[in-house]
Amino acid sequence: MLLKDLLYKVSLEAVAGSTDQDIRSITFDSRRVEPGSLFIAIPGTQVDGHAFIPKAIESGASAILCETMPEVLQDGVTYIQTADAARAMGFAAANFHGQPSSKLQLVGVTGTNGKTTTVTLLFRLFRALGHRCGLISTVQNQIEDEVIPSTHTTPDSLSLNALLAQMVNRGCTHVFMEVSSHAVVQERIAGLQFAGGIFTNITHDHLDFHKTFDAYIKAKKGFFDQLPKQAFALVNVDDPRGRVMVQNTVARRETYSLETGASFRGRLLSDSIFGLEMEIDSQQVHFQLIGNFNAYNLLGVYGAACLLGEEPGEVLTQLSGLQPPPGRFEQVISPEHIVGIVDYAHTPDALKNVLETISELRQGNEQIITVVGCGGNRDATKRPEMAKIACQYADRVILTSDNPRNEDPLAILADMEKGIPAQTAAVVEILPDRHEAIRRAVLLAQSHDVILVAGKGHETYQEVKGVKNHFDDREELRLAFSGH
Ligand SMILES: CC(=O)N[C@H]1[C@@H](OP(=O)(O)OP(=O)(O)OC[C@H]2O[C@@H](n3ccc(=O)[nH]c3=O)[C@H](O)[C@@H]2O)O[C@H](CO)[C@@H](O)[C@@H]1O[C@H](C)C(=O)N[C@@H](C)C(=O)N[C@H](CCC(=O)O)C(=O)O
Ligand SMILES: Nc1ncnc2c1ncn2[C@@H]1O[C@H](COP(=O)(O)OP(=O)(O)OP(=O)(O)O)[C@@H](O)[C@H]1O
Ligand SMILES: N[C@H](CCC[C@H](N)C(=O)O)C(=O)O
Ligand SMILES: [Mg+2]
Repeated sequence: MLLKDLLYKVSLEAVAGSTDQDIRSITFDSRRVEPGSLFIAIPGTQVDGHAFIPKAIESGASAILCETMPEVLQDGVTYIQTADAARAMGFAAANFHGQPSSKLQLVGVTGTNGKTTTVTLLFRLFRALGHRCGLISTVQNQIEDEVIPSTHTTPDSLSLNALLAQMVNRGCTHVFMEVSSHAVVQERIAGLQFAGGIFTNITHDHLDFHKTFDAYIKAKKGFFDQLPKQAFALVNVDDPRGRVMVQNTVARRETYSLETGASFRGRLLSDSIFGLEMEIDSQQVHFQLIGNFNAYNLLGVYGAACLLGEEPGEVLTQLSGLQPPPGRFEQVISPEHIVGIVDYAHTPDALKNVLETISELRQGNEQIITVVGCGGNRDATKRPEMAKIACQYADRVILTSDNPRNEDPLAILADMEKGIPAQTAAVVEILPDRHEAIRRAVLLAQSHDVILVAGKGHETYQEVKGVKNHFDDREELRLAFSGH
């Protein structure tokens, strides 16, 4: 593609050299430059991409898009200056791949919890309704039946547009994607044309990255601020920040609620280990998902499907048959009827919700045993909170490791320990090895007790110092239950 066509809608500050040359590939990583590449220099969280401009040219880059022009410009290379290289990359990526988002009904979902559940339900629902669909999520990306492993909740704009283009080529009409707060701030979604956006909720997470809760709210709101006029902005107004999210959007505002008047109003009638009973638009429906927080996810999905033009009755019929995504309240039952639950609760709010659900489902005096850890190189302020919540709801708590990354597992556990209430009735143990922690929980459990293994859900690895070692909570429970 000609460089000048690639720069359509990119706001330019200065250009040195010809924009009539053919660009064969685009990259923001100097290690991936090929002859004829456009290299985009992005100031990152670890290093500044501008430092790699010489390396990119050495590897054959014929054009450079950057925020600061190098002092010495090389002959034969075109330099383009822009105020925000990450944002410029979003538009260039969309141009390079033929604006795939404009050929799709693209729906983005943001919020602290419930994004994966919501997009996965939407993907499965729209397939059941007869549409060809794409999915972009934390657990996996998917084009119809083909599963493509995912590395991020929201991919970078180049990978994202390449994936969307593949979806268009495969005849997809609808794509459901998660929009993380990191993605908004890092402009991974710049240049995309959304048909709609959904806000689930906002609670404590990612303060390592956003620094303050206000900045985190602003990041999520940024998604709705950039929706186009013809899109819908569907928000959960039972969340105190629901209305703030859509304060400045030009998109059509729509709401959903379990408590108050809204465009989509639902009522939770009952929840049990067999699922949820809800009333939606005066219809009583049974759903397979467990946990009252899922009533919100289901209502958001219902609202979005109606806004996309689907017939409400048919939506409810199909939705009622759907299962949750992997690692979300996933049950592994032992031959002695010990109930293992693997859940991706890795935020204080999610942990509280899951433990509340388990407590409410308790029928007699079964024990609740919780195995939980917190990720390394991630928000440290949630660590004591999560330990505190575990102690409030469980009879026994085993604090352990969850992706220590480059931190000392014992230091993470020491942060968690600070949250153990002085007067807690819970018996707390600390076992840094997650394998040992799960075995210990199984050893302590008796028939009908519940073991919640929280934080990793679908993950199949434990990340230590840059290495991902195979680890799967569900597999660990199964092995421990079978005495191996
Ligand atoms: C903290 C964070 O979000 N980092 C993301 C960011 O990288 P960065 O800014 O740290 O990059 P950097 O290492 O400083 O490098 C700066 C620039 O120099 C370039 N470079 C670097 C070295 C070199 O030799 N040559 C070169 O050109 C890099 O390619 C980059 O363009 O931009 C990269 C490209 O998009 C991302 O892969 C990377 O995600 C890292 C791996 C990550 O762990 N991110 C997590 C926190 C994340 O994004 N999570 C969210 C939300 C999770 C959720 O709640 O669901 C997600 O959407 O997944
Ligand atoms: N609507 C909800 N409100 C509160 N908690 C929820 C909700 N939906 C799911 N959860 C809890 O949060 C956990 C994560 O859910 P899910 O994977 O759908 O969220 P996510 O927003 O995609 O998370 P991530 O930011 O890590 O991608 C679930 O395992 C469950 O414990
Ligand atoms: N998307 C989240 C997932 C956290 C999952 C948990 N297992 C951890 O590693 O902290 C993050 O990257 O912060
Ligand atoms: Mg997710």
